[in-house]
Amino acid sequence: MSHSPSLPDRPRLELDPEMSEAERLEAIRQHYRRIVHMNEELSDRLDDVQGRRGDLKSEVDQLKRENETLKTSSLYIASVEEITEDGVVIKQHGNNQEVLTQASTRLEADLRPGDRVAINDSFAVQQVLDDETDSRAQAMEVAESPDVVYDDIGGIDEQIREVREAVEDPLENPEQFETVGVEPPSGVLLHGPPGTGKTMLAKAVANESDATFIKMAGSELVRKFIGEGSRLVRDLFELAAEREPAVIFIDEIDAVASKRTDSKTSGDAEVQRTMMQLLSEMDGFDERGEIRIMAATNRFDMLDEAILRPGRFDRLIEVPEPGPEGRERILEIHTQEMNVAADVDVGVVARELDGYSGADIASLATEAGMFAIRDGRTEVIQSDFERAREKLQDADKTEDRVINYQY
Ligand SMILES: Nc1ncnc2c1ncn2[C@@H]1O[C@H](COP(=O)(O)OP(=O)(O)OP(=O)(O)O)[C@@H](O)[C@H]1O
Repeated sequence: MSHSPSLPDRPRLELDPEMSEAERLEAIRQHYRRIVHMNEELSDRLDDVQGRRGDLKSEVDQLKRENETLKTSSLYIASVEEITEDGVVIKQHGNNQEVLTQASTRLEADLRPGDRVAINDSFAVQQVLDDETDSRAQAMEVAESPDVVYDDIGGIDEQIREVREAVEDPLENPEQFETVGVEPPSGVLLHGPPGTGKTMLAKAVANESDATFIKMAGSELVRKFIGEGSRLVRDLFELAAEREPAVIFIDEIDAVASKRTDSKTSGDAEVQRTMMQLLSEMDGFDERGEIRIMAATNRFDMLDEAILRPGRFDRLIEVPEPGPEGRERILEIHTQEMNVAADVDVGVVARELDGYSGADIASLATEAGMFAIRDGRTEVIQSDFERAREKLQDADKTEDRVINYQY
């Protein structure tokens, strides 16, 4: 905000002892006139400022009201069809109803036909939204062939075997399932603490079965606007159908599939709708051909039973924190490309890493390398790992506790 211009200097009365009586009187008169003049000037300025204050206050009130409406009411999505002298013609998504409505003067100047907007119950335009394709592109990660292979994943061989059986085999040998007369599992749910390799597992299975990997984070499905979450779910399955064979991976599925809460807020209802859409997509899944669906959560206890029924996520695979051997293997994987001194014993390092996840071990290896670089060495030595461990322990102490507690 700009500051008001500085105040004029206060006039000074300068009386010289040499002055005659008449001269003094004249000086005082002049001084009086200057003060009166200044008083008028300041009072004009005060009026101005008060006027501006009034304007700003009504703008603040207006914004507060708009903010309130945005916060309290459900919003719907529509597209701007036309901007006419009588108002804005919009078409509501979902029912394709065309409505002539108004936008606040603040928004109207920015509106263009084709824009996506949020409207309230009475169709008034509340907000201009980002381009739809942008928001979809942001919500999904698509990889034709992700670069993870099973050998990159340590300590969870049994889980790899199960995932291959449930995802890779049905993609590669569908006939085998037909001949034997069994349905492959519909969806595979990986559950376990953060950073244990769940995403890697989904990427590796997509890679090894030459399938497109399509990832969506559950949190992305929890949108502010009615219908947006369900629409993203539809898009996700449509995209998979276009790109099949494909592996859909929904990370943090608990964001849309938590146990029903008692509260009846519109936000909860919207999350429920998104979940229903997901379930209905999964129920109509057989016709979809070569698409496998996987999901991951580290809040298994929170999940709604409905998503675990047969025909939905009916294969559960727990991905636990690695044990001592797993940790050693993971450390080997992450130090493979590093210039590690011949006398470093990875087993000894791994033994000290009780409670470390795969992701923690990956950071430990990087940190150890950083210590070598800081000391101007080209080889990573045993003590670098110890220093890295101390550093990570100090930094993560509180954070770790929170994460572990959640799971
Ligand atoms: N079992 C593992 N073997 C090798 N590296 C691992 C393993 N688990 C985790 N990592 C390392 O940690 C990173 C993160 O792992 P990933 O994203 O697969 O974990 P996640 O279980 O999906 O975690 P989150 O629940 O936080 O999404 C990987 O990129 C990898 O570097």
